[in-house]
Amino acid sequence: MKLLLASRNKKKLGELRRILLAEGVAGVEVLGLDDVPPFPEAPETDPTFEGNALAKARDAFNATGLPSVADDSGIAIDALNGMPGVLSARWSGVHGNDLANTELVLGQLRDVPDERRGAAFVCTAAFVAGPGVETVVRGEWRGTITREPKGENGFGYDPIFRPEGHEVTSAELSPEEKDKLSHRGRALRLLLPHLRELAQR
Ligand SMILES: O=P(O)(O)OP(=O)(O)OP(=O)(O)OC[C@H]1O[C@@H](n2cnc3c(O)ncnc32)[C@H](O)[C@@H]1O
Ligand SMILES: [Mg+2]
Repeated sequence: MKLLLASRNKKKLGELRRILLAEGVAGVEVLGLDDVPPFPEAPETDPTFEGNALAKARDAFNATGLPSVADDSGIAIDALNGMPGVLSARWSGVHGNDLANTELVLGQLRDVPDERRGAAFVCTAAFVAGPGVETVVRGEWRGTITREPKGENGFGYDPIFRPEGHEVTSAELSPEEKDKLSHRGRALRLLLPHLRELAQR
């Protein structure tokens, strides 16, 4: 059985694949968007992570007929009233410019004291395997925003996010450590029962 991971973000796609493989979703061949013929992708305009994840997974399923998982994720910063949220990928105005996005957030939070720098990474994962066969799950990972970027692993806001209970940023964790703790790991593990069922078809 094939499973399509409907994402254009190579780093995110790497994490999605790694987590599924680590969880031993055996008997499922995991494909990315580069492994299927291109199809028009709708813009991510929903105000919620859930809405965007479901739209991406439905598009992928409708275009390919393959059971599809999509991830919509981002960082919700307390002092910014939950923003960048669904706008995380393009917070600085340029889609996917991690450096500009993190620099902008650090500037916005310059005068925010340490005790008010709380934030949460959020990941919603949607699974669509047929008309009406849909599941959406959510994983969260609390932490604080640091004052300068540190670490080379991960992507996006990882260099400025210090997970709760840790003294380093999520970009300083090993990939395996991040997967165990992360919003994405948590969300995908909630999908496992559905994916295992798929593997048995
Ligand atoms: O929509 P797709 O094609 O999957 O790729 P994308 O990068 O546009 O993904 P999103 O729309 O879900 O935006 C997610 C953004 O949130 C941030 N983000 C999500 N998960 C993250 C993580 O684990 N570590 C750091 N930043 C993360 C990062 O800036 C991502 O670009
Ligand atoms: Mg996106």
